[in-house]
Amino acid sequence: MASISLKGITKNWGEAQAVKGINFDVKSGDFTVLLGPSGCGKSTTLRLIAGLDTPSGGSIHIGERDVTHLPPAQRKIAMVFQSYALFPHLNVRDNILFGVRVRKEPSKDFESRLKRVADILGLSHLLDRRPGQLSGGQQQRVALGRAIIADAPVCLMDEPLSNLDAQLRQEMRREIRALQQQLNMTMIYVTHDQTEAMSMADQVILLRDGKIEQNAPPAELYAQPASVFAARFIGTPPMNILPLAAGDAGQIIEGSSGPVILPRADGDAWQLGIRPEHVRLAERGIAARVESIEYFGADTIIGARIGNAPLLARVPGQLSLKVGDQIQLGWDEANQYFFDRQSGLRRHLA
Ligand SMILES: Nc1ncnc2c1ncn2[C@@H]1O[C@H](COP(=O)(O)OP(=O)(O)OP(=O)(O)O)[C@@H](O)[C@H]1O
Repeated sequence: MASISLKGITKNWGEAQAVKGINFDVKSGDFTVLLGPSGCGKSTTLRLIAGLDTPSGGSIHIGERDVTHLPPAQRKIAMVFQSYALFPHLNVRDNILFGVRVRKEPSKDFESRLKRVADILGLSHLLDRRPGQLSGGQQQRVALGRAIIADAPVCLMDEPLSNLDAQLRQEMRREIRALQQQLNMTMIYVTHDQTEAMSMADQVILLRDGKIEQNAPPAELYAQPASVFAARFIGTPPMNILPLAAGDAGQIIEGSSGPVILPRADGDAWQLGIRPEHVRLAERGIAARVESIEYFGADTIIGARIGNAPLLARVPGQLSLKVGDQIQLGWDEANQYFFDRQSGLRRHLA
């Protein structure tokens, strides 16, 4: 198995800089997700690690080896793309074996390796079919099979599930995570889907405009977001960000462990963040007007407005509320976050 280390990596495309000097380490056997919005540099970073593109600056190590200038074939990496990149004219068996054959690996144990991989992925009965005769999920498994038969210590995946429907995506998430753990692969996985990142990763690297916004395990990213950007990228619906006017200071709202007093705002320099799942209906809280109600079975999302500020609350069960109702909202002090209005960075207020 192998660790991965990126130091000061940049990538320029002409005038534009897609990756702006990023540093991170991936521990051997860990599942790391590169997460971020479209165009933030996720795929470019992955392609640099794979050797499909060359960095403009910085270095990449896999294990002890400096691979910055090595061609892809010498990096001992398996890669799975969004498109699966299967050959339509080859059957499943030949698609899976393609890479090991091209690399001219000794052929004596091909059959036993193929059998093992097909068993793991539930493809044994499909080996003679062509990709066109398979479902999306089965094609995805063939692409995975091709990656894991290589026995490469590092596996890179770029949005491998985006062509699948929601239910299959959930199933495949669990399968990929289980496989990665079973085979103890070092995995770097690109996605823009925060639920994928949260449910699969040991480490999430959140990218924004070619830079790392935050690098943390999922639970820390959720509980300790470094900025408004990180806070709103994780969680469904995203964290509410409320502007606080100086006059809000000292306002008392109800928390389960006693009243919450909003701290003094220095001018309008900061904002209050509160996650929808932490907002409750209260007896004595902040007055709000109901603007929308969405019922999801297990919970209901109330769209409300406090003064001019919109706020979403996710509360359990079904409610007998209607649009236009006046309600009171509260939350616990421990669940409040404060952010600098200018920089968007988290501030810890005494
Ligand atoms: N071959 C290229 N030539 C020029 N610019 C490129 C090239 N590849 C990527 N870029 C630019 O680099 C930036 C980062 O692109 P990248 O594909 O890494 O983003 P991403 O985060 O993977 O986005 P997405 O989720 O949409 O795939 C974008 O502005 C993109 O337009």
